[in-house]
Amino acid sequence: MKNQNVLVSGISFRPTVPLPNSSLFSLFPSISPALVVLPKSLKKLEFENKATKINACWVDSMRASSPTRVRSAAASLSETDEHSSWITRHPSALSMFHQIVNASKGKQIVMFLDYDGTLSPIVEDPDRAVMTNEMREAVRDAAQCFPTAIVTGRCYDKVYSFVKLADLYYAGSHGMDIKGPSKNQKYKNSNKQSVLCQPASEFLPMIEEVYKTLEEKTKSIPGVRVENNKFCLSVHFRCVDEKRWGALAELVGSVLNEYPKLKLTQGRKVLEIRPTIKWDKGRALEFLLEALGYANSKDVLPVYIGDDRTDEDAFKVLRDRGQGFGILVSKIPKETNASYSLREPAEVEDFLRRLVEWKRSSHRTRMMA
Ligand SMILES: O=P(O)(O)OC[C@H]1O[C@H](O[C@H]2O[C@H](CO)[C@@H](O)[C@H](O)[C@H]2O)[C@H](O)[C@@H](O)[C@@H]1O
Repeated sequence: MKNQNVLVSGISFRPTVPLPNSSLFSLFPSISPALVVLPKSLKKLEFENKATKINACWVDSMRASSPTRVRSAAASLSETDEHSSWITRHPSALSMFHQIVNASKGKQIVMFLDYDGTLSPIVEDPDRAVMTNEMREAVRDAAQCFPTAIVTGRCYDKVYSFVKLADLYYAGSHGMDIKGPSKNQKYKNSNKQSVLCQPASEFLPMIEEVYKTLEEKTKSIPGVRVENNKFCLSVHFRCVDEKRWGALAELVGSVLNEYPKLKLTQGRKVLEIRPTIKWDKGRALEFLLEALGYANSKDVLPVYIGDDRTDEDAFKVLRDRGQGFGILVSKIPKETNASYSLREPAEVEDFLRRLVEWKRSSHRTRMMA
């Protein structure tokens, strides 16, 4: 691949590194190599090489909420005091709306939205976590005003089937499958978007193998659901009797012992199995900012809204860059790198609607001046 600029979804990229292997093209013969571009940050892509050890701590961690619930050191602090102290540190993004939009003056807002627990409420059956038409409308309107990306642990196909909006960017499989709007008229309004980055493509056969093994082995534990998210897997224990969580953690650990290139992380009542590459939602956010031309720009205000431990990687990137805001969706105090909070998806919808109204009215004011 030559080091020349290529145009993908209206964005100009300069490929900086050759692709790590050609398997991507054998797996996706329809993808032109010119459309698959790796970010500068991929040059540094490394393996963590961490063996997954399952022990009693995992079960404690499975009991904790995600991200971890804040427990006050001062035993005397009541839950109400604890909550108000947390809200002082992470105020509602709705009550701080004016401060947020003031901070965006002269800057391009870029929206990053997690899916489960952020755009759709948490439900027992992962296949039923649909989003309301009202939320879809709010996201569609936001995407008309600002570049908008969905960043999720779900696989691309699944999340697209829920969101159904072609003009967005999607970072599925915890950011390991990034796609953007297709320029090809034929594919407009379809899920045939352009592939922008797939840093874990070589893991596809391994993930498929582990999926089959886990499906078979977990049959003995009622309520377990193994979800294939293409570049990663989710082992759901929301419907498993708590007494069997230890056995499940052990079983998953024993399978993963055979795969040192995979690691285990945790979300909301779910064990997540992922390649050990240093890639997460934070790296996906950086990739998308770079792809949109804002890698070193001071004129951008990224806003990331998410509810889960895996979203913390993105909140931390924003905090470290000193740029933009993370907004945690949670009703209870949790340890977080986010600056602000929202209580539930309904508040996320309100926040998006207010942003759109503000953007449209400031546009009208400019036109009239
Ligand atoms: O990154 P996200 O968009 O938040 O996706 C994370 C995981 O979300 C889904 O699981 C969660 O939501 C389910 C439906 O509400 C719920 O049943 C489950 O307990 C939650 O963990 C999804 O099913 C997973 O694949 C994602 O990794």
